Amino acid sequence: MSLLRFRDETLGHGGRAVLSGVSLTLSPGERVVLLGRSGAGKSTLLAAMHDRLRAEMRVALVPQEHGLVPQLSAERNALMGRLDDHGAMHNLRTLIHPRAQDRAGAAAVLDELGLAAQAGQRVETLSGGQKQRVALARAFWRGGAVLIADEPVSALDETQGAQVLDRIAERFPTALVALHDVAQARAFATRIIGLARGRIVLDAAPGRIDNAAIAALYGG
Ligand SMILES: Nc1ncnc2c1ncn2[C@@H]1O[C@H](COP(=O)(O)OP(=O)(O)OP(=O)(O)O)[C@@H](O)[C@H]1O
Repeated sequence: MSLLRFRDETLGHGGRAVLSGVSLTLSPGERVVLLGRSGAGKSTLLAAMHDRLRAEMRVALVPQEHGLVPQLSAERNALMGRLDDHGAMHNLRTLIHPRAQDRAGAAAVLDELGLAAQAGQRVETLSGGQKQRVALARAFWRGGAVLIADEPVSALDETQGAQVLDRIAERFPTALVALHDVAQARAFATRIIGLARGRIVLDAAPGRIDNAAIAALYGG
């Protein structure tokens, strides 16, 4: 069974192609890392996969720019991960006066991400790495069959980043993640997809890709 299939597709924005000839099949249990230079099309491919998958299953998303509400606390932002499970009245109540069990759940994911002390703090007062972890907490609280995350550890130090990637692997059966750290990509991925020149130029298990092939994604 596959989760998703692209067959020779062209992906882009407003009629402008960014990636052409995209063919790939995603299976449950894969941890796919997208690598490529800035502008290679990683976000474009993640967005296309998100559009396709969300119609079929529960997907948690960590966008590159986080999409947080700066005036609200870390806790309220985390709680937003489940807003589309309910109607408008329930959501209003959740954001004004969350239920104890929701607060406890959000507190647990914030704690898991090292943000217990920041739960009540407005997101606009947090550091870049803390904001990034709030976006992850929102995705963790949401849960789902698949996580799609665009550079989810770019603002974290190496140790913290590796810990967060471990947590992602524990929490989500399948993950699609753009990263720029090749060592992190190798450690996390079951499959690496490399983008260059508007195409998928690499698609294999990390053990089958040598460093020169990865370096070539970033050269020239
Ligand atoms: N919303 C958009 N509308 C129009 N063009 C876009 C949009 N988003 C991205 N692009 C263009 O698509 C191309 C690929 O961008 P994309 O964000 O997918 O690359 P990326 O590999 O994720 O880059 P980065 O590592 O810098 O985030 C770029 O030329 C970019 O200008």
